[in-house]
Amino acid sequence: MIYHVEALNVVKRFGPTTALDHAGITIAEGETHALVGRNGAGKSTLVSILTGLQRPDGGEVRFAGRPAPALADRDAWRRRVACVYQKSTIIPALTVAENLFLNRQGRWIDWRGLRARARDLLATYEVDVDAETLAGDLGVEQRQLVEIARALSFGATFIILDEPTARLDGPAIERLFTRMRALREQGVTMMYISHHLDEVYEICQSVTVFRDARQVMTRPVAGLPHDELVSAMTGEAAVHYEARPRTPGQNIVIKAENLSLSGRFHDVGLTVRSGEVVGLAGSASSGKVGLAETLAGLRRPDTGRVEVNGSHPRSGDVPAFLAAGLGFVPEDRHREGFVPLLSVAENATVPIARRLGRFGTVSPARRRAEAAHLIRTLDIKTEGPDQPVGDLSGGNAQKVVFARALVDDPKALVVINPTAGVDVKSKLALLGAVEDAVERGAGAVVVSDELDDLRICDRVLVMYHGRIVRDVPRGWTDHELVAVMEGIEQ
Ligand SMILES: Nc1ncnc2c1ncn2[C@@H]1O[C@H](COP(=O)(O)OP(=O)(O)OP(=O)(O)O)[C@@H](O)[C@H]1O
Repeated sequence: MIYHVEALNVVKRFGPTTALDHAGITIAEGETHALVGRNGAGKSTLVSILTGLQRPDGGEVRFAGRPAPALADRDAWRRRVACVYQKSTIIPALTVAENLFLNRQGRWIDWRGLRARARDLLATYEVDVDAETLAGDLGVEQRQLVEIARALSFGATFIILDEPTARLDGPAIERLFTRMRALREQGVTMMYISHHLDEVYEICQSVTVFRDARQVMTRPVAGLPHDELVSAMTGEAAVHYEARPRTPGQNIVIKAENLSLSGRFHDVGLTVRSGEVVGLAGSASSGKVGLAETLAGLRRPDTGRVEVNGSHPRSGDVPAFLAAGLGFVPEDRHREGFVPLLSVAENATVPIARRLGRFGTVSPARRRAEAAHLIRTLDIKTEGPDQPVGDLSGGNAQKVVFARALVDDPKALVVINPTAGVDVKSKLALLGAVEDAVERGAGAVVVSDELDDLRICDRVLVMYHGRIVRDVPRGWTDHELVAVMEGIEQ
Protein backbone atom coordinates (compact mmCIF):
# COMPACT_ATOMS: atom_id res chain seq x y z
CA MET A 1 0.00 0.00 0.00
CA ILE A 2 1.26 3.49 -0.83
CA TYR A 3 0.71 5.94 1.98
CA HIS A 4 0.10 9.62 1.41
CA VAL A 5 2.60 10.46 4.14
CA GLU A 6 5.30 8.33 5.70
CA ALA A 7 7.85 9.22 8.34
CA LEU A 8 9.93 6.15 9.03
CA ASN A 9 12.42 5.48 11.82
CA VAL A 10 12.97 9.14 12.47
CA VAL A 11 15.67 10.13 14.95
CA LYS A 12 16.09 13.70 16.19
CA ARG A 13 18.35 14.87 19.00
CA PHE A 14 18.72 18.26 20.65
CA GLY A 15 21.93 18.19 22.69
CA PRO A 16 21.38 15.59 25.41
CA THR A 17 17.64 15.24 24.63
CA THR A 18 16.43 12.62 22.17
CA ALA A 19 13.16 14.11 20.91
CA LEU A 20 12.44 11.29 18.45
CA ASP A 21 13.87 7.82 18.84
CA HIS A 22 13.19 5.79 15.69
CA ALA A 23 9.62 7.09 15.72
CA GLY A 24 7.31 7.64 12.78
CA ILE A 25 3.84 7.78 11.36
CA THR A 26 2.12 6.45 8.23
CA ILE A 27 -1.00 8.22 7.01
CA ALA A 28 -3.27 6.77 4.33
CA GLU A 29 -4.60 8.89 1.48
CA GLY A 30 -7.62 10.93 2.56
CA GLU A 31 -7.69 9.93 6.22
CA THR A 32 -7.63 12.18 9.25
CA HIS A 33 -4.96 10.70 11.50
CA ALA A 34 -4.49 11.78 15.10
CA LEU A 35 -1.10 12.13 16.75
CA VAL A 36 -1.32 12.14 20.53
CA GLY A 37 1.10 11.89 23.42
CA ARG A 38 2.12 13.57 26.65
CA ASN A 39 3.83 16.95 26.70
CA GLY A 40 7.35 16.57 25.38
CA ALA A 41 6.63 13.21 23.70
CA GLY A 42 7.97 14.53 20.36
CA LYS A 43 4.84 15.56 18.42
CA SER A 44 5.95 19.08 17.45
CA THR A 45 9.37 17.78 16.55
CA LEU A 46 7.76 15.37 14.10
CA VAL A 47 5.71 18.26 12.68
CA SER A 48 8.87 20.29 12.06
CA ILE A 49 10.37 17.31 10.21
CA LEU A 50 7.19 16.60 8.20
CA THR A 51 7.06 20.24 7.10
CA GLY A 52 10.74 20.38 6.13
CA LEU A 53 11.71 22.88 8.82
CA GLN A 54 14.22 20.56 10.48
CA ARG A 55 16.42 17.81 9.14
CA PRO A 56 16.15 14.50 10.98
CA ASP A 57 19.36 12.91 12.29
CA GLY A 58 18.12 9.60 10.95
CA GLY A 59 15.15 8.05 9.11
CA GLU A 60 13.19 9.28 6.11
CA VAL A 61 10.08 11.15 5.03
CA ARG A 62 8.08 10.22 1.92
CA PHE A 63 5.03 11.76 0.28
CA ALA A 64 2.95 9.47 -1.96
CA GLY A 65 5.82 6.99 -1.96
CA ARG A 66 8.40 9.51 -3.17
CA PRO A 67 11.24 10.93 -1.07
CA ALA A 68 10.64 14.37 0.46
CA PRO A 69 12.09 17.38 -1.37
CA ALA A 70 15.40 18.98 -0.40
CA LEU A 71 15.09 21.17 2.68
CA ALA A 72 15.95 24.34 0.79
CA ASP A 73 13.19 23.85 -1.79
CA ARG A 74 10.46 25.62 0.20
CA ASP A 75 8.06 25.81 -2.73
CA ALA A 76 8.14 22.04 -3.17
CA TRP A 77 7.39 21.54 0.54
CA ARG A 78 4.52 24.06 0.38
CA ARG A 79 2.92 22.09 -2.43
CA ARG A 80 2.99 18.92 -0.35
CA VAL A 81 2.20 19.94 3.20
CA ALA A 82 0.95 22.85 5.27
CA CYS A 83 0.58 23.28 8.98
CA VAL A 84 -1.88 25.35 10.96
CA TYR A 85 -0.12 26.02 14.25
CA GLN A 86 -1.68 26.98 17.51
CA LYS A 87 0.52 30.05 17.39
CA SER A 88 -0.23 32.14 14.33
CA THR A 89 2.18 32.40 11.44
CA ILE A 90 0.34 35.24 9.75
CA ILE A 91 1.68 38.76 10.05
CA PRO A 92 -0.68 40.92 12.15
CA ALA A 93 0.30 44.28 10.62
CA LEU A 94 -0.60 43.13 7.08
CA THR A 95 -4.06 42.69 5.61
CA VAL A 96 -5.54 39.26 4.99
CA ALA A 97 -4.96 39.71 1.23
CA GLU A 98 -1.31 40.57 1.77
CA ASN A 99 -0.86 37.60 4.05
CA LEU A 100 -2.38 35.31 1.44
CA PHE A 101 -0.36 36.47 -1.53
CA LEU A 102 2.64 38.62 -0.67
CA ASN A 103 5.25 35.88 -0.77
CA ARG A 104 4.14 34.86 -4.21
CA GLN A 105 4.48 38.24 -5.90
CA GLY A 106 7.20 38.97 -8.35
CA ARG A 107 9.09 42.22 -8.05
CA TRP A 108 6.10 44.38 -8.91
CA ILE A 109 3.00 44.18 -6.79
CA ASP A 110 -0.34 44.53 -8.51
CA TRP A 111 -2.36 45.60 -5.47
CA ARG A 112 -5.74 45.58 -7.11
CA GLY A 113 -5.16 42.13 -8.61
CA LEU A 114 -3.88 40.90 -5.28
CA ARG A 115 -7.03 41.97 -3.47
CA ALA A 116 -9.26 40.44 -6.13
CA ARG A 117 -7.38 37.15 -6.03
CA ALA A 118 -7.59 37.12 -2.24
CA ARG A 119 -11.35 37.67 -2.38
CA ASP A 120 -11.69 34.80 -4.88
CA LEU A 121 -9.59 32.51 -2.75
CA LEU A 122 -11.58 33.29 0.40
CA ALA A 123 -14.82 32.72 -1.51
CA THR A 124 -13.58 29.40 -2.92
CA TYR A 125 -12.86 28.08 0.55
CA GLU A 126 -15.98 29.72 2.01
CA VAL A 127 -14.05 31.83 4.47
CA ASP A 128 -16.25 34.71 5.54
CA VAL A 129 -13.51 37.30 6.11
CA ASP A 130 -12.93 40.64 4.39
CA ALA A 131 -9.67 40.48 2.41
CA GLU A 132 -8.77 43.99 3.49
CA THR A 133 -9.06 43.40 7.25
CA LEU A 134 -5.80 43.65 9.15
CA ALA A 135 -4.81 40.11 10.06
CA GLY A 136 -4.08 41.26 13.62
CA ASP A 137 -7.77 42.10 14.05
CA LEU A 138 -8.92 38.56 13.26
CA GLY A 139 -10.10 36.25 16.04
CA VAL A 140 -8.40 32.86 16.51
CA GLU A 141 -11.09 31.06 14.51
CA GLN A 142 -11.00 33.39 11.50
CA ARG A 143 -7.21 33.40 11.55
CA GLN A 144 -7.12 29.60 11.38
CA LEU A 145 -9.54 29.60 8.44
CA VAL A 146 -7.32 32.06 6.57
CA GLU A 147 -4.32 29.82 7.27
CA ILE A 148 -6.17 26.74 6.00
CA ALA A 149 -7.22 28.61 2.82
CA ARG A 150 -3.63 29.75 2.31
CA ALA A 151 -2.37 26.18 2.74
CA LEU A 152 -4.83 24.77 0.22
CA SER A 153 -4.08 27.52 -2.27
CA PHE A 154 -0.51 26.27 -2.60
CA GLY A 155 -1.96 22.99 -3.77
CA ALA A 156 -1.15 21.05 -0.60
CA THR A 157 -3.33 18.01 -0.12
CA PHE A 158 -1.90 17.25 3.31
CA ILE A 159 -2.64 19.56 6.23
CA ILE A 160 -1.34 19.31 9.75
CA LEU A 161 -3.51 20.85 12.44
CA ASP A 162 -1.43 21.33 15.58
CA GLU A 163 -3.77 21.73 18.57
CA PRO A 164 -6.24 23.84 16.58
CA THR A 165 -8.94 23.72 19.24
CA ALA A 166 -6.80 24.80 22.20
CA ARG A 167 -8.08 28.36 21.95
CA LEU A 168 -11.54 27.84 20.44
CA ASP A 169 -14.84 27.66 22.30
CA GLY A 170 -17.41 24.87 21.78
CA PRO A 171 -19.40 26.25 18.82
CA ALA A 172 -16.17 27.29 17.01
CA ILE A 173 -14.81 23.76 17.47
CA GLU A 174 -17.96 22.34 15.91
CA ARG A 175 -17.59 24.71 12.92
CA LEU A 176 -13.95 23.65 12.50
CA PHE A 177 -14.98 19.98 12.53
CA THR A 178 -17.66 20.59 9.91
CA ARG A 179 -15.01 22.18 7.72
CA MET A 180 -12.57 19.34 8.33
CA ARG A 181 -15.21 16.80 7.31
CA ALA A 182 -15.83 18.75 4.10
CA LEU A 183 -12.10 18.86 3.35
CA ARG A 184 -11.87 15.14 3.91
CA GLU A 185 -14.69 14.56 1.46
CA GLN A 186 -12.67 16.55 -1.07
CA GLY A 187 -9.77 14.14 -0.52
CA VAL A 188 -7.56 16.22 1.77
CA THR A 189 -5.38 14.13 4.11
CA MET A 190 -4.96 15.52 7.62
CA MET A 191 -2.84 14.96 10.70
CA TYR A 192 -4.56 16.16 13.84
CA ILE A 193 -2.75 16.90 17.09
CA SER A 194 -4.79 17.41 20.22
CA HIS A 195 -4.79 16.73 23.93
CA HIS A 196 -8.57 16.34 23.80
CA LEU A 197 -9.13 12.67 23.22
CA ASP A 198 -12.87 13.07 22.71
CA GLU A 199 -12.00 15.13 19.60
CA VAL A 200 -9.81 12.30 18.33
CA TYR A 201 -12.78 9.96 18.55
CA GLU A 202 -15.04 12.49 16.86
CA ILE A 203 -12.96 13.55 13.88
CA CYS A 204 -10.18 10.99 13.23
CA GLN A 205 -10.12 7.53 11.70
CA SER A 206 -6.71 6.43 13.04
CA VAL A 207 -4.47 7.41 15.89
CA THR A 208 -0.74 7.17 16.53
CA VAL A 209 0.58 7.49 20.08
CA PHE A 210 4.05 8.80 20.95
CA ARG A 211 5.52 8.18 24.36
CA ASP A 212 8.98 9.32 25.43
CA ALA A 213 10.12 9.94 21.85
CA ARG A 214 8.88 6.58 20.57
CA GLN A 215 5.91 5.49 18.51
CA VAL A 216 4.07 3.09 20.82
CA MET A 217 0.76 2.51 19.02
CA THR A 218 -1.04 3.03 15.71
CA ARG A 219 -4.66 1.86 15.55
CA PRO A 220 -8.01 2.59 13.94
CA VAL A 221 -10.01 4.80 16.30
CA ALA A 222 -13.19 2.75 15.95
CA GLY A 223 -13.32 0.16 18.69
CA LEU A 224 -10.29 1.49 20.57
CA PRO A 225 -11.23 1.76 24.26
CA HIS A 226 -10.59 5.20 25.76
CA ASP A 227 -8.67 3.77 28.71
CA GLU A 228 -6.39 1.83 26.40
CA LEU A 229 -5.54 5.03 24.53
CA VAL A 230 -4.78 6.88 27.75
CA SER A 231 -2.61 4.10 29.07
CA ALA A 232 -0.67 3.97 25.79
CA MET A 233 0.07 7.66 26.30
CA THR A 234 0.92 7.57 29.98
CA GLY A 235 2.27 4.06 30.38
CA GLU A 236 -0.14 3.46 33.26
CA ALA A 237 -3.80 2.77 33.89
CA ALA A 238 -6.29 5.55 33.15
CA VAL A 239 -6.28 8.59 35.39
CA HIS A 240 -9.24 10.55 36.70
CA TYR A 241 -9.44 13.73 38.71
CA GLU A 242 -11.64 13.95 41.79
CA ALA A 243 -12.30 17.54 42.85
CA ARG A 244 -11.76 17.91 46.61
CA PRO A 245 -14.49 18.94 49.02
CA ARG A 246 -13.80 22.07 51.10
CA THR A 247 -15.47 24.91 52.97
CA PRO A 248 -14.52 28.41 51.85
CA GLY A 249 -13.27 30.82 54.55
CA GLN A 250 -14.56 34.30 55.42
CA ASN A 251 -11.68 36.48 54.14
CA ILE A 252 -12.37 38.15 50.84
CA VAL A 253 -9.24 38.02 48.65
CA ILE A 254 -10.64 39.38 45.38
CA LYS A 255 -13.47 41.86 45.22
CA ALA A 256 -14.85 43.85 42.32
CA GLU A 257 -17.85 46.16 42.10
CA ASN A 258 -19.47 47.87 39.11
CA LEU A 259 -16.65 46.79 36.81
CA SER A 260 -17.21 47.75 33.19
CA LEU A 261 -14.97 47.70 30.16
CA SER A 262 -16.43 48.96 26.95
CA GLY A 263 -17.16 46.20 24.44
CA ARG A 264 -16.12 43.45 26.87
CA PHE A 265 -18.23 43.37 30.05
CA HIS A 266 -20.67 45.54 31.90
CA ASP A 267 -21.43 46.29 35.54
CA VAL A 268 -19.91 43.15 36.97
CA GLY A 269 -19.48 42.50 40.67
CA LEU A 270 -17.93 39.50 42.34
CA THR A 271 -16.17 38.35 45.48
CA VAL A 272 -13.79 35.46 45.96
CA ARG A 273 -13.03 34.19 49.45
CA SER A 274 -9.94 32.50 50.74
CA GLY A 275 -10.29 28.77 50.34
CA GLU A 276 -12.67 29.19 47.43
CA VAL A 277 -12.38 28.47 43.70
CA VAL A 278 -14.70 30.52 41.51
CA GLY A 279 -15.05 29.60 37.84
CA LEU A 280 -15.82 31.94 34.98
CA ALA A 281 -17.48 30.29 32.00
CA GLY A 282 -19.05 31.51 28.79
CA SER A 283 -18.58 31.62 25.04
CA ALA A 284 -15.67 33.44 23.38
CA SER A 285 -17.67 36.67 23.24
CA SER A 286 -18.99 36.43 26.80
CA GLY A 287 -16.32 38.72 28.27
CA LYS A 288 -14.87 36.13 30.66
CA VAL A 289 -11.25 36.54 29.57
CA GLY A 290 -11.44 40.35 29.60
CA LEU A 291 -12.92 40.23 33.09
CA ALA A 292 -10.21 37.90 34.38
CA GLU A 293 -7.50 40.09 32.82
CA THR A 294 -9.02 43.07 34.61
CA LEU A 295 -9.07 41.17 37.91
CA ALA A 296 -5.36 40.48 37.37
CA GLY A 297 -4.52 44.10 36.60
CA LEU A 298 -3.75 43.55 32.92
CA ARG A 299 -6.61 45.78 31.79
CA ARG A 300 -7.86 49.05 33.18
CA PRO A 301 -11.66 49.08 33.57
CA ASP A 302 -13.75 52.07 32.51
CA THR A 303 -15.63 51.99 35.81
CA GLY A 304 -15.14 50.22 39.12
CA ARG A 305 -12.03 48.90 40.75
CA VAL A 306 -10.50 45.68 41.95
CA GLU A 307 -9.49 44.86 45.51
CA VAL A 308 -6.83 42.20 46.01
CA ASN A 309 -6.11 40.88 49.46
CA GLY A 310 -7.43 44.04 51.10
CA SER A 311 -5.53 46.55 48.96
CA HIS A 312 -6.35 48.46 45.79
CA PRO A 313 -3.45 48.11 43.37
CA ARG A 314 -3.44 50.60 40.51
CA SER A 315 -5.48 49.13 37.65
CA GLY A 316 -3.55 48.30 34.51
CA ASP A 317 -0.40 47.72 36.60
CA VAL A 318 0.24 43.97 36.78
CA PRO A 319 3.38 44.23 38.97
CA ALA A 320 1.31 46.15 41.56
CA PHE A 321 -1.25 43.33 41.54
CA LEU A 322 1.49 40.72 41.93
CA ALA A 323 2.97 42.70 44.83
CA ALA A 324 -0.49 42.66 46.45
CA GLY A 325 -0.31 38.85 46.53
CA LEU A 326 -1.77 37.80 43.21
CA GLY A 327 -0.59 34.87 41.09
CA PHE A 328 -1.55 35.08 37.41
CA VAL A 329 -1.59 32.61 34.51
CA PRO A 330 -2.29 34.71 31.38
CA GLU A 331 -4.13 33.48 28.31
CA ASP A 332 -1.28 34.00 25.87
CA ARG A 333 1.86 32.47 27.30
CA HIS A 334 3.92 33.57 24.32
CA ARG A 335 3.13 37.23 24.88
CA GLU A 336 2.78 37.64 28.61
CA GLY A 337 3.85 34.31 30.02
CA PHE A 338 7.58 33.69 29.83
CA VAL A 339 10.92 34.87 28.51
CA PRO A 340 12.10 32.11 26.15
CA LEU A 341 15.83 32.78 26.47
CA LEU A 342 15.79 32.68 30.27
CA SER A 343 16.04 29.37 32.08
CA VAL A 344 13.21 27.43 33.68
CA ALA A 345 14.54 28.51 37.11
CA GLU A 346 14.79 32.19 36.17
CA ASN A 347 11.30 32.29 34.66
CA ALA A 348 9.65 30.38 37.48
CA THR A 349 11.19 32.43 40.27
CA VAL A 350 10.72 35.96 38.90
CA PRO A 351 8.15 36.88 41.60
CA ILE A 352 10.36 35.75 44.47
CA ALA A 353 13.56 37.40 43.28
CA ARG A 354 13.01 39.89 46.13
CA ARG A 355 12.74 37.20 48.75
CA LEU A 356 15.49 34.87 47.58
CA GLY A 357 18.41 37.22 47.95
CA ARG A 358 19.29 40.43 49.70
CA PHE A 359 19.87 43.68 47.81
CA GLY A 360 18.20 42.41 44.67
CA THR A 361 20.73 39.67 44.01
CA VAL A 362 19.42 36.17 43.81
CA SER A 363 21.51 33.23 44.89
CA PRO A 364 21.58 30.86 41.90
CA ALA A 365 21.62 27.87 44.24
CA ARG A 366 18.42 28.94 46.01
CA ARG A 367 16.76 29.79 42.72
CA ARG A 368 17.61 26.36 41.38
CA ALA A 369 16.41 24.59 44.53
CA GLU A 370 13.08 26.40 44.45
CA ALA A 371 12.72 25.65 40.73
CA ALA A 372 13.64 21.98 41.20
CA HIS A 373 10.79 21.68 43.70
CA LEU A 374 8.29 23.17 41.21
CA ILE A 375 9.61 20.99 38.39
CA ARG A 376 8.78 17.94 40.51
CA THR A 377 5.39 19.15 41.76
CA LEU A 378 4.14 20.23 38.35
CA ASP A 379 5.74 17.34 36.49
CA ILE A 380 7.70 19.60 34.09
CA LYS A 381 9.68 17.65 31.51
CA THR A 382 13.01 19.42 31.23
CA GLU A 383 16.74 18.65 31.30
CA GLY A 384 16.83 20.72 34.50
CA PRO A 385 16.35 24.20 36.01
CA ASP A 386 19.00 25.75 33.74
CA GLN A 387 17.37 24.82 30.42
CA PRO A 388 15.95 27.84 28.52
CA VAL A 389 12.14 27.75 28.48
CA GLY A 390 12.20 28.37 24.71
CA ASP A 391 13.56 24.82 24.29
CA LEU A 392 10.69 23.17 26.16
CA SER A 393 7.66 21.63 24.48
CA GLY A 394 4.53 23.83 24.45
CA GLY A 395 2.79 22.10 27.33
CA ASN A 396 5.87 22.18 29.51
CA ALA A 397 6.33 25.91 28.87
CA GLN A 398 2.74 26.36 30.09
CA LYS A 399 3.66 24.54 33.29
CA VAL A 400 6.55 26.98 33.85
CA VAL A 401 4.06 29.86 33.59
CA PHE A 402 1.99 28.04 36.19
CA ALA A 403 5.03 27.57 38.42
CA ARG A 404 5.67 31.30 38.29
CA ALA A 405 2.09 32.03 39.37
CA LEU A 406 2.38 29.68 42.35
CA VAL A 407 5.94 30.26 43.50
CA ASP A 408 5.28 33.12 45.91
CA ASP A 409 2.43 31.39 47.73
CA PRO A 410 -0.20 33.78 46.35
CA LYS A 411 -3.22 34.88 48.36
CA ALA A 412 -5.25 35.22 45.19
CA LEU A 413 -4.92 33.36 41.91
CA VAL A 414 -6.31 34.22 38.49
CA VAL A 415 -5.74 31.51 35.90
CA ILE A 416 -6.93 31.67 32.30
CA ASN A 417 -7.28 28.43 30.36
CA PRO A 418 -4.76 26.84 32.73
CA THR A 419 -4.60 23.46 31.01
CA ALA A 420 -4.47 24.65 27.38
CA GLY A 421 -1.96 22.49 25.53
CA VAL A 422 -1.39 20.29 28.57
CA ASP A 423 -1.66 16.48 28.40
CA VAL A 424 -4.27 14.38 30.24
CA LYS A 425 -2.01 13.44 33.11
CA SER A 426 -0.34 16.82 33.53
CA LYS A 427 -3.77 18.40 33.79
CA LEU A 428 -4.24 16.56 37.06
CA ALA A 429 -0.98 17.98 38.39
CA LEU A 430 -2.00 21.54 37.48
CA LEU A 431 -5.56 21.31 38.84
CA GLY A 432 -4.14 19.68 41.97
CA ALA A 433 -1.69 22.58 42.33
CA VAL A 434 -4.57 25.09 42.24
CA GLU A 435 -6.44 23.11 44.88
CA ASP A 436 -3.26 22.88 47.01
CA ALA A 437 -2.84 26.68 46.87
CA VAL A 438 -6.50 27.08 47.86
CA GLU A 439 -6.06 24.65 50.76
CA ARG A 440 -3.18 26.87 51.92
CA GLY A 441 -5.66 29.77 52.04
CA ALA A 442 -5.66 31.32 48.59
CA GLY A 443 -8.81 32.21 46.68
CA ALA A 444 -8.82 31.42 42.97
CA VAL A 445 -10.58 32.47 39.79
CA VAL A 446 -10.42 29.85 37.05
CA VAL A 447 -11.44 30.86 33.54
CA SER A 448 -11.67 27.98 31.14
CA ASP A 449 -13.30 26.68 28.00
CA GLU A 450 -12.84 23.20 29.41
CA LEU A 451 -15.59 21.87 31.59
CA ASP A 452 -13.14 19.51 33.29
CA ASP A 453 -11.12 22.45 34.62
CA LEU A 454 -14.28 23.99 36.03
CA ARG A 455 -15.07 20.90 38.08
CA ILE A 456 -12.65 22.03 40.80
CA CYS A 457 -14.73 25.21 41.27
CA ASP A 458 -16.99 25.66 44.27
CA ARG A 459 -19.24 27.72 42.02
CA VAL A 460 -19.17 28.80 38.39
CA LEU A 461 -20.22 32.27 37.29
CA VAL A 462 -21.60 32.02 33.78
CA MET A 463 -21.17 35.08 31.58
CA TYR A 464 -23.28 35.95 28.58
CA HIS A 465 -22.77 39.07 26.46
CA GLY A 466 -20.62 40.78 29.07
CA ARG A 467 -22.77 40.11 32.13
CA ILE A 468 -22.80 37.47 34.83
CA VAL A 469 -26.09 35.68 34.30
CA ARG A 470 -25.87 32.75 36.72
CA ASP A 471 -24.00 31.57 39.78
CA VAL A 472 -23.97 27.79 39.45
CA PRO A 473 -22.92 25.78 42.53
CA ARG A 474 -20.86 22.59 42.28
CA GLY A 475 -22.67 19.51 41.08
CA TRP A 476 -23.74 20.71 37.60
CA THR A 477 -23.84 18.41 34.63
CA ASP A 478 -22.10 19.30 31.34
CA HIS A 479 -25.45 19.69 29.67
CA GLU A 480 -26.78 22.14 32.27
CA LEU A 481 -23.70 24.35 32.19
CA VAL A 482 -23.45 24.43 28.40
CA ALA A 483 -27.12 25.37 28.13
CA VAL A 484 -26.58 28.39 30.37
CA MET A 485 -23.34 29.33 28.58
CA GLU A 486 -25.03 29.34 25.22
CA GLY A 487 -27.92 31.42 26.51
CA ILE A 488 -30.45 28.65 25.88
CA GLU A 489 -31.56 28.65 29.48
CA GLN A 490 -31.07 31.56 31.86
N1 LIG B 1 15.04 23.45 19.99
C1 LIG B 1 15.11 22.56 20.99
N2 LIG B 1 16.18 22.50 21.80
C2 LIG B 1 16.25 21.61 22.82
N3 LIG B 1 15.30 20.70 23.09
C3 LIG B 1 14.21 20.71 22.32
C4 LIG B 1 14.05 21.63 21.24
N4 LIG B 1 12.85 21.39 20.65
C5 LIG B 1 12.29 20.37 21.34
N5 LIG B 1 13.11 19.95 22.33
C6 LIG B 1 12.86 18.85 23.27
O1 LIG B 1 12.37 17.73 22.55
C7 LIG B 1 11.38 17.02 23.31
C8 LIG B 1 10.14 16.86 22.46
O2 LIG B 1 9.48 18.13 22.34
P1 LIG B 1 8.21 18.38 21.41
O3 LIG B 1 8.02 19.87 21.37
O4 LIG B 1 8.35 17.66 20.14
O5 LIG B 1 7.06 17.71 22.31
P2 LIG B 1 5.47 17.68 22.07
O6 LIG B 1 5.08 16.24 22.06
O7 LIG B 1 5.11 18.50 20.90
O8 LIG B 1 4.92 18.33 23.42
P3 LIG B 1 3.62 19.30 23.72
O9 LIG B 1 2.44 18.40 23.83
O10 LIG B 1 3.96 19.88 25.07
O11 LIG B 1 3.55 20.33 22.64
C9 LIG B 1 11.16 17.84 24.57
O12 LIG B 1 11.87 17.23 25.63
C10 LIG B 1 11.75 19.20 24.25
O13 LIG B 1 12.24 19.83 25.42
